[in-house]
Amino acid sequence: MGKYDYIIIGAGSAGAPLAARLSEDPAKEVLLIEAGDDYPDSDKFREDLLNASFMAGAVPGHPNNWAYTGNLTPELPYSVPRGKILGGSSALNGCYFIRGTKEDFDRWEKAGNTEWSYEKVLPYYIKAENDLNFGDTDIHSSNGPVPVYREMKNPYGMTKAFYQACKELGFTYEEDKNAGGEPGYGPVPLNAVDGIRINTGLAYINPNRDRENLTVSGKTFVRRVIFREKKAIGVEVERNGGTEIIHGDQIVLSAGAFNTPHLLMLSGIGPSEELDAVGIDVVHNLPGVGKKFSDHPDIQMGYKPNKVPGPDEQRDNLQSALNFTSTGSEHPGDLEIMLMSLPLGASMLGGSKFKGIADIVKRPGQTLKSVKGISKKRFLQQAMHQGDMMVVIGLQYSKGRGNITITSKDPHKYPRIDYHYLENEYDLSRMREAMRTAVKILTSDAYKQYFKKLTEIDEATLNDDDKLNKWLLTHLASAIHASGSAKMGPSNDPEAVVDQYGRVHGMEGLWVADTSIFPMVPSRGPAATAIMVGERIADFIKEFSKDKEEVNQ
Ligand SMILES: Cc1cc2nc3c(=O)[nH]c(=O)nc-3n(C[C@H](O)[C@H](O)[C@H](O)COP(=O)(O)OP(=O)(O)OC[C@H]3O[C@@H](n4cnc5c(N)ncnc54)[C@H](O)[C@@H]3O)c2cc1C
Repeated sequence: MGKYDYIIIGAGSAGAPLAARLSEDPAKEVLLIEAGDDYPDSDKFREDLLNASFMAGAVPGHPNNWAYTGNLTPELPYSVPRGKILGGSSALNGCYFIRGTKEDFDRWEKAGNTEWSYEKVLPYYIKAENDLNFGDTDIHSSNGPVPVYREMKNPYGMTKAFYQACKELGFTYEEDKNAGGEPGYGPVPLNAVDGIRINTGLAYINPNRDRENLTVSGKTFVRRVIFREKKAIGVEVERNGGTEIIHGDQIVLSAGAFNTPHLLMLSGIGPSEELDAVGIDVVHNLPGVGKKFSDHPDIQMGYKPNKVPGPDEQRDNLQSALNFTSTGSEHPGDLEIMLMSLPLGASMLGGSKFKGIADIVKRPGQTLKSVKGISKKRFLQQAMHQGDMMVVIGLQYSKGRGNITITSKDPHKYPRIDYHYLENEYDLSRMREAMRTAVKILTSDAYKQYFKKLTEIDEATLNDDDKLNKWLLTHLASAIHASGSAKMGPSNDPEAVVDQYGRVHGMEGLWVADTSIFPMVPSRGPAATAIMVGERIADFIKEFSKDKEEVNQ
C-alpha cells in the first residue's frame, strides 16, 4: 500500500470537513479512518440516527456510542455518550447548531491564539453553513454543506408560551443566535431539515465519494500513531480482524475530546510520569495532554405538564432556548435554559418509547456493559422520570476543569475521566440562579397552561442554598460538550499541546483538529465550532503543504 499525504483519524464533526477540504486537491491522497460504521450511501444511513427529534445513539449500549463512564463528581459516575460512526458525535447529537460568541474567541485569542479571533473564525462558520432562514448576508451563507434551520414561522404553542414568559421576566428576544448579538431567548438553529439530522458524514463526505484521492476506511480502530524519532510516519490500526501499519506524511488526530488525548498518550505523548506508570515509552513529554478540559454541567429538570404536546409538536425536540447572564457576571451568556418538546424518555428512545425499549432489550449485554460503572441510583431515578417533560439548564461558563488519565497501555481500555463539576461556590451559585430562573419561567402566567408541577425538587429545597447545592450535586448531568483536553497555545504555555495551527508541540507531521484543541469550551454548544475548526485547520494544513513544496523545489 502506498503512503498517504494525509491520514485523518476520526470521521466526526471536525474530521469529516477536514477530509473533504483536504481532498479538494486531487494531487493529495487522503485517508479518513473511522472506528465505527461507514455509510457511503446516505439513503441507507441508520434510520434511528437520522431522526433528529430524539437521541437514540446516546442511550448506553447503542452500537454507535462509545459510552464512556465519566465521574461528574467523585460520587456521581455517569454514562457519557460519544459517536462511533461516520459523522462521529454529530450523528448522535441534539443538532443545536450554534456559533461561539465574540467573548469566547476573545478568550481564545488572549490565550495566545491570534489566528482565532472572532473576525478570523467567522468566515469559516459562514463557509460551513447553508442557512435556510437568512440565506446570503454578511454573516450567513447559502452555499455551505451543513443546512441550518430555525422554526421562526410556526413555533409550537409551548415555544410561544416560553418566549412570552422570558419576555415577562425582562429578557430580550434573540432572533438569530448565530448573529453575535446580545444573549436572549429565541429560536434554536438546528442542523436538521424536516426532522432529519444532517451529520457531517452526510454533509461533507458522501457528496464527495467520487473523489479518487479520498479513501474512507470504516470499522478501523487506530491503536496508536507511530514515529521515526519525533516525526509521525503512520498509524497502527486494527481492521478486518488483523493489525497493520498504514504510512502517511501528515497525521491528524480528529478522534474527539476523549479519544484524541487517549491516542496521544497511547502513542507516547503526554505527561511522562503517567505514561511511565502504565509502561508506555515516552516519545515526548507534554504535561497538558488530557488535563484541564472544560465542559458544561447541566441539569435536566423534570415537570408534569398540564397539556401534553400533540404529535404535531414533536418534530423538533429543541426549538427554543434562553441564553442569559448571571448576576454580576463578567461573562455574558454564562447560563442557558433549553425547553424540550418531548418527555425525557422519548427524547432518548424515540416518539414511541416502546420501540426504543424494544431496541434496548435486543442488546441487553451491551447495555449492561455500558452502564456497569455508572451511578445506578441516578440511572434508576431517570428511568422512573422518563414520562416527565423537562427543561435543560446549563452552566455555560464554569471554573471547574476535568482530567483524563490513562489507566492501561491497552488501547481498548478507556481512560479515567474526572469532570470536577460544581466543586466551587462560583459554579454552584450560578447553577442555583439558573435553576430558580427556570422555575420562574415554568410557573409564570404565560407558561402555566403547560405546567402542572415539578417532579424531582420541592420548594423547600429550591429556596435553601445548602439544600439546593446538595440536590444539584446528586442530580447533575453533562451537556457532553467536553473540550480543551489537548488545548492550543504558544510553546511557552506549559499546558498547551498544539500550536494555534493545530501542530503538536515538539513533534513533526502530527496535528490535532477537533474539540480537544479549544482553549476553552465556548459558552454555547461546541458542534458548529468543531466543524469550523475542521474547516480552518484544513486551510492551515494546505498552507503548510504549499510552503513545504516550495522549500523542496
Ligand atoms: C448525545 C450528544 C448530544 C450532543 N448535543 C449537542 C448539540 O445539540 N449541540 C452541540 O453544539 N453539541 C452537542 N454535542 C457535542 C458535539 O456533538 C461534540 O462536541 C462534537 O460533535 C465533537 O466533535 P469532534 O470532532 O471533536 O469529535 P467527534 O464528532 O466525536 O468525532 C470523533 C470521531 O473519531 C472516531 N474515533 C475515535 N477514536 C478513534 C480511533 N481510535 N480510531 C478510529 N476512529 C476513532 C469516533 O468514532 C468519532 O467518529 C452533543 C454530543 C453528544 C454525544
